[in-house]
This record gives sequence, structure tokens and C-alpha cells, in this order.
Amino acid sequence: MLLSDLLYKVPLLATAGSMNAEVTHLTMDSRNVAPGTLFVAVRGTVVDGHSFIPKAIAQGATVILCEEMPAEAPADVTFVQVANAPRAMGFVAANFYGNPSKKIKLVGVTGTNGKTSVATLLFRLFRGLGYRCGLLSTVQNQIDDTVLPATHTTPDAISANELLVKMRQAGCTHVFMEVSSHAVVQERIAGLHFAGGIFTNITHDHLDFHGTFDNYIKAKKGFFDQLPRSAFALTNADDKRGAVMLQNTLARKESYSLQTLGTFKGKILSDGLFGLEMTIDDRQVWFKLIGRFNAYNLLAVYGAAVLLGEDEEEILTQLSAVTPPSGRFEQVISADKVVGIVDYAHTPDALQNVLETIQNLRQNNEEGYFPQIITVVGCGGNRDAAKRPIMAQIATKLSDRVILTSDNPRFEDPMTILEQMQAGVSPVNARKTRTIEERREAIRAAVALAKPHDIILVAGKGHETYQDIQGTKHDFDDRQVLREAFQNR
Ligand SMILES: CC(=O)N[C@H]1[C@@H](OP(=O)(O)OP(=O)(O)OC[C@H]2O[C@@H](n3ccc(=O)[nH]c3=O)[C@H](O)[C@@H]2O)O[C@H](CO)[C@@H](O)[C@@H]1O[C@H](C)C(=O)N[C@@H](C)C(=O)N[C@H](CCC(=O)O)C(=O)O
Ligand SMILES: Nc1ncnc2c1ncn2[C@@H]1O[C@H](COP(=O)(O)OP(=O)(O)OP(=O)(O)O)[C@@H](O)[C@H]1O
Ligand SMILES: N[C@H](CCC[C@H](N)C(=O)O)C(=O)O
Ligand SMILES: [Mg+2]
Repeated sequence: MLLSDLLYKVPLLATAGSMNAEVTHLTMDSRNVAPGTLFVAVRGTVVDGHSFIPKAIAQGATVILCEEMPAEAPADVTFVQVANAPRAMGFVAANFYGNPSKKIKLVGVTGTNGKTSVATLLFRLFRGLGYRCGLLSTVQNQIDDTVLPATHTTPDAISANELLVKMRQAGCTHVFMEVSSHAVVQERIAGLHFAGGIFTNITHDHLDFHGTFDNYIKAKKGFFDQLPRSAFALTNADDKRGAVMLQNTLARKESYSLQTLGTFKGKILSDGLFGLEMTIDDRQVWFKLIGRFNAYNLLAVYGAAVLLGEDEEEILTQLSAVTPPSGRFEQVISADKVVGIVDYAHTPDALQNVLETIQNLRQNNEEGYFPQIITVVGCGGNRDAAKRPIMAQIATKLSDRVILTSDNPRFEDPMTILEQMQAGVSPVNARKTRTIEERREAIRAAVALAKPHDIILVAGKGHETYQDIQGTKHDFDDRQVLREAFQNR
């Protein structure tokens, strides 16, 4: 494709070299440069992509998109200077791939918790309604029936456009994607045309990356600020920041709620281990999902489907059959009826919600035994350290026994993370708390502590099938470890 066509709608600061250069490939990683490549120099959190420009040229890059022109530039390479290289890359990628997002209905979901849940429920609902669909999520990417691994919650702009083209080719009419706050700040969604945006909620997370809670809010809001007039912006009216998200959007403002007034209003009638009974728009429906937080997710999904033009009754009929994504309140039950729950709660709010849901669900069983809650939880390394003591405090406050353990220590010392968690445990709660660094041993210890009907919550990893230690991903699946521990009981 001609460089001049790729730069359509991209504000330029300066150029050097031919605008007729032919580009056959795009990348922001010098390690993937081949002859004919346009290399984008991105200033990262670890290194500055500008330092790889000579390497990219040596490997045959024909165009360099950068924020800073080099002192010396070879004549046969074109340099394009822009103010924001990742943002420009979003538009270049969209042009390169023929703007696939304009040819499908693309709906983005943002918020601290519930993105995967809402995007996956929408994907499953719309397939139930008879459409071919695409999904871009933390757990996996999916092109109708074809499952592809996901490395990020939100892919970079090049990968996203590439996937959208494949989705179009497979006949997909709707695509549901998670929009993480990292993706907004790093401009991974620049150049994408959204038909709608959904906000779930915002609570404490990722302060390591955003610095302050205000910056984190601004990042999420940035998604709605970018929505076109033709899109809908659907927010959670019960969230303190729900209205703020839509303050400056051009999109049509809509909301959902359980407590306050919203366009789409729901009410929980009952909430048990087998699901939720709710009224939505005065229709009474059973859903297979558990917990009050999922009532919000279901309302968001219902509202979005209505805004996409689907029939209310049809939506609810299909939605009542939809199952939650992998690793979200997933139950593994032992032969002697210990209830294991594997859940991806990795933020204070999610952990609190899941534990409160479990507290509400437990009741005296037939023998009059009141089940105990045993929680196994850890916090990820090289991620927000401020949430560590808070999560330990929540776990110990809302459980009868707690085992603190590792969850993807990455490049940090696991015991340092655990000490930071322990700092949140009060002296009274310390008596019911143990620390077992090795996650497999921690789960086994929880199983050994449990009596029939007790509930073991294994939180933080959900669908993940690895433990990331020093950059190596070791096989590890909470569900499998729990199942094995139950078998050896
Ligand atoms: C903190 C963060 O978001 N990092 C992302 C970022 O990496 P970075 O800023 O560290 O990049 P860098 O290593 O400094 O490199 C800068 C540039 O030089 C390039 N480079 C680097 C080396 C080289 O030899 N040649 C070269 O060209 C890199 O390709 C890059 O373009 O840009 C990379 C390329 O797109 C991402 O893969 C990487 O995600 C890392 C792996 C990551 O863990 N990200 C997490 C935090 C993340 O994004 N999570 C959110 C979900 C969060 C949530 O809501 O829960 C997500 O959307 O997945
Ligand atoms: N609407 C919600 N409000 C609060 N907590 C929720 C909600 N939905 C899900 N959760 C909790 O958060 C956990 C993560 O849910 P989910 O994977 O849907 O969130 P996410 O936003 O995609 O997370 P990530 O940022 O890692 O991509 C769930 O396992 C559950 O414990
Ligand atoms: N999207 C989140 C996932 C956290 C999952 C948890 N298991 C961890 O590794 O901290 C993140 O990248 O921060
Ligand atoms: Mg997710």
C-alpha cells in the first residue's frame, strides 16, 4: 500500500523522503521488521523504540514513523514525524487493513471489573440470536467458532485490525471487545470505529501504571471521549463515576441500574448458587450467573443488545441460557460436597463482591451445619502493590480461614509480596490466616481444612493456566489443582 494512502487523516509534523514508498507490513517491534516494513518507534515503559530505528533500517524498513527525527537519515528511507506515534499508528493500521471496524458493529467494554464477563456474555448472546460474532477478551480471542489465544486484554492496534479483518472474512457482523485502561493510554484503540461503549464500574487497580486514581478515571473516560456521534455510550448509573464517564462524549448517553433511575432498570428477586432471578424491564427471568455483580453485567448486556436493535423478549430468552466465561465463579465440587469456587477476583472490589456473594449463599445445611469459607488468595507481582494489604484485609474480614499464597510473582520476590499482604491482616484476624508461598500447597492445605459443605474460594487466577515466575510461565490451573486435591481427600 502507498504510504500517502496509509497516512490519510494522520496529522503530520514533518516528513523526509518519498511519500510514494510502498509498505507491505507494519510493526512497532524492530525484531519483526522485514523488507518493506513501516516501523513505528514507540516510547515504552522500559525502552524507547526510537533507539531501534537503525536496527529496523538495517533489516529493510522502508518507512519510519516516529516522534523525533534522527540527526542523520538515509535517503532511501522515508521518515514521518508525528506528535503521538502510538496514536498515529492506530490510524495507519486502520487504513492499512481497510478500516474493518467501520464494516461491523464493534462494541467496547471498559471498567475495572466485569469487562470479560460483559464482552463474553454479549458474544454468547448474539451467537444465540443467530449472528456470527467476534470476541477480543482477556481469556481468549474468538472468530465465531475459532478460538485464538490472547496475550493482552486489549490487543495493540495492528493486531486488533488484523483480527477484525479475519472476523469480517468469516462473516462476523458484531464484535465485542474489552477496552483496558492501559489500551486507552497506549492508544491501542486509536482509529477504531465503535458502534457502542459500555462502562461497568471503577474501583482501585493499576495505580502502578496510572499513578493516581484520577488518572485512572481519565483513562477510562478517554474511551467515551473518543466515541463517534453515531455510537451509544451505556453507563452504570449506580457507580459513583458512571455519569462522569459520559460527560464529554458525543455518543448517545444511556444507562442501566439496579438502584437509581436508568434507561434499563433491573431488580434482583433471588440470588442463589444456581443463579439469579431478576426482573428486567418488567419481565421476570432466571439467569445462570451468580451474584449481585453479575446482575449489573446482565443489565449492561441487555441494554447494549437493545441499543443494537434486538428485540427485548428475544434477548431475555437467549440471555437466560447463557453461561459465564471460564474461571468466573466456576465451581468444582468434591465427592463429599466441599464447594470449590475458582474466580478471577484480582482487585479489592472483585474480592469483596465475590466473598459477599458467597456469604449470602451459604445457609445451614440439612444437618444444621453452617459452612465455613476458606479463601486462598495472592496478588500479582509487577502490578499495583497498594492493593496487596487491602485484598488481604478483605479476605480475612469476610472468610473464616485464609491462606495467603502466590499469584504470578513475575519478577518480584514472592515472600516480599506476601509480607505486603500480611501487613493488611489485623492481629485478631492473624489467628485464622496462614501463608503458604507455593500455590499448589496452599490449595491442598485449604482442602485439608475443609469439612463437607464448606466453601473454598480460590481467587485471582480464574481461567489462567500458568504461574508466571521470573518470566517463565509454568503450567498451573487452579481448577485442576483443586480437582486433584479433592480426589486425594
Ligand atoms: C505496561 C504495559 O502495558 N506494557 C506494554 C508495552 O510495553 P512497554 O511499554 O514495556 O514496551 P517496551 O519494552 O518499553 O518497548 C517500547 C517499544 O520498543 C519496542 N522494541 C522493544 C525491544 C526491541 O528489541 N525492539 C523494539 O522495537 C517494543 O515493541 C515497543 O514498541 O507495550 C507492549 C507492546 O504493545 C505490550 O506488550 C506491553 O504489555 C505488557 C506485556 C503487559 O504486561 N501489559 C499489561 C499491564 C496490560 O497491558 N494489561 C492490560 C489489562 C489490564 C487490566 O485492565 O486488567 C491489557 O490490555 O492487557
Ligand atoms: N460487574 C462487576 N462488578 C464487580 N466485580 C465483578 C463484576 N463482574 C465480575 N466481577 C468480579 O471481577 C472478576 C473479574 O471479572 P472479569 O474478568 O469479567 O473482569 P475484567 O474487567 O475483564 O478483568 P481484567 O481487568 O483482568 O480484564 C470476576 O471473577 C468477579 O470476581
Ligand atoms: N489484567 C490483570 C490480570 C491480573 C491477574 C492476576 N492473576 C495477576 O497476575 O496479577 C493484570 O494484568 O493486571
Ligand atoms: Mg478481562
